[in-house]
Amino acid sequence: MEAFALGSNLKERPVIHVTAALLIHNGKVFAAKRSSGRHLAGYWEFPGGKIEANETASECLERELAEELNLSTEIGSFFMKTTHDYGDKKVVLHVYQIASFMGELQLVDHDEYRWLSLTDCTPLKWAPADIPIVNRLATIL
Ligand SMILES: Nc1nc2c([nH]c(=O)n2[C@H]2C[C@H](O)[C@@H](COP(=O)(O)OP(=O)(O)OP(=O)(O)O)O2)c(=O)[nH]1
Repeated sequence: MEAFALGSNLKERPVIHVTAALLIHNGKVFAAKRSSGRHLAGYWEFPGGKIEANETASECLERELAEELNLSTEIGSFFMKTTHDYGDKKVVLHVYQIASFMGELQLVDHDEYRWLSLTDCTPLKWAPADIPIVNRLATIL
């Protein structure tokens, strides 16, 4: 009976590996608001997306920034990794700085975007996995 109760709590939850980009321009970092109908709708995040099979994190970011923002990018250095358990899934965020970017920015997937100074970041409703990233932005902004 005890064993059954323990076993029934061991739910299989997917672990999703996701990339996120720190695009910085004039001392401000780019963030976007997730659109309605998606997981974490209305929360602010750094652009990126799920790493597909046979894709490196850098390849994923390059692809996602082209798809989501219409930007050509050169991926820079690794910044940090954060993990958050959303209950139904666990997200591992691989965060990179963007060395350079070009193109005319277009929002494809998000409701809104902003270029944020450190103080602009504080009041926003961030995706929970992003909070450790925001807390470490002072090292690069
Ligand atoms: N892209 C991105 N996703 C994040 C961040 N923080 C965070 O918790 N997530 C979560 C939200 C989603 O559950 C998951 C990424 O999903 P996504 O919907 O952006 O990825 P995707 O574009 O590849 O997915 P899809 O909608 O095409 O299926 O990671 C973040 O800063 N950036």
